[in-house]
Amino acid sequence: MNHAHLQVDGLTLSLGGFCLRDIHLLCAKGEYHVLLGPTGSGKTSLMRCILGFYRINQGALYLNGKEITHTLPEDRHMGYVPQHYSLFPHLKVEGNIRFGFRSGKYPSQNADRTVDRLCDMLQIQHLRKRDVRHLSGGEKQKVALARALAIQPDIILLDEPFSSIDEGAKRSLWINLKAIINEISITAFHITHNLEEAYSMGERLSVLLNGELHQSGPKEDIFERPATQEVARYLNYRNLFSGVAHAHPEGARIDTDCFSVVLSKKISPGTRVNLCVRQQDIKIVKQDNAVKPAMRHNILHGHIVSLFPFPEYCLVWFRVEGSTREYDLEIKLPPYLRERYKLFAGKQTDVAFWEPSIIVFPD
Ligand SMILES: Nc1ncnc2c1ncn2[C@@H]1O[C@H](COP(=O)(O)OP(=O)(O)OP(=O)(O)O)[C@@H](O)[C@H]1O
Repeated sequence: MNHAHLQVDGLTLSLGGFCLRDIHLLCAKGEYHVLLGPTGSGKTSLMRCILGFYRINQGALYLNGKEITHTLPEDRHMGYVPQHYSLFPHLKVEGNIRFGFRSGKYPSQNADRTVDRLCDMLQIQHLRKRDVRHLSGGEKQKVALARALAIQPDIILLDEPFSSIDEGAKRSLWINLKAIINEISITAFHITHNLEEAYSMGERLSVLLNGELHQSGPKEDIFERPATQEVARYLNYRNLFSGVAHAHPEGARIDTDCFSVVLSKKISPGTRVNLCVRQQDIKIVKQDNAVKPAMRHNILHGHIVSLFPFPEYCLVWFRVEGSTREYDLEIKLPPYLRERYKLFAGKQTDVAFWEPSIIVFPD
């Protein structure tokens, strides 16, 4: 048996014209897992399958090693915070939090103590008698969280929990929610389309694009080594190219339509290759400075087309010599380098990158 708390095994679901295809996903006990994907990629549909609201066409679901594919939603013992919270307007805050005990399916002998503890932890004691319709977005989120946690679920599922919160207030609420979930030591499965939110909150991430799960793993791996071109594009990677491999004594040379790069790994000549060069890893070569040996094969001549100085970084558009495009590479530099290297639009310069900054995708 594996150590997954939640396991999605080959899940397929057809919904009219949309389909979730052969989804495999593991979520370990106590882990904060974020499912990331753009609008319409199928995140809510997948969550609804896990909750048991949709009957899946193929595959299986396991919780704690026990199959739950055909278990009724109310018997899955999952806490759920829906998008926009769906609080019951006819009930006060207290009634909302206690709602789960009404079914009689969950032990209510300790209900008072549990509700009290959650209200303390979430700092909502003062709201208990309030009308839910008059709460702020952050307060509603806490009440929805208390309602989901009151039944002491095995896992909590959060559907875009910050979609109703002002942009400015989100960051501190990310920290608060993460701290609460950590304190309770519960497994969390959270869906969002917000990259910063995913990176701040998730320990492991899964990326869902157009009904297919492209990558699952520690968040650093996802953001630093996207597994597919589609994931790279979704994570706002630039400098994506396709090319053809050729024989090279060090490994392989890839010719794209505007430059060549050398990789140390062997790739059969003639293979089509998609690659990406990370923006922040492209170095401007300072005149008269020697290029590090690790970069000697990947030096490009050209000129700076435009510079965009932002507070945190300076963005450079670079055109490779002989290219007819507006620009070929987008480069992110620390802002101080603009002055130090005397960079300006039109300046002729070389750029260089070392191999680890080149990501090669399977075709
Ligand atoms: N019950 C349904 N019947 C038919 N199509 C559906 C149904 N539910 C969702 N869809 C379609 O499935 C696709 C995925 O929807 P879903 O809500 O799962 O995406 P999402 O990634 O959660 O998007 P968002 O971030 O906008 O909430 C959409 O094209 C949607 O219109």
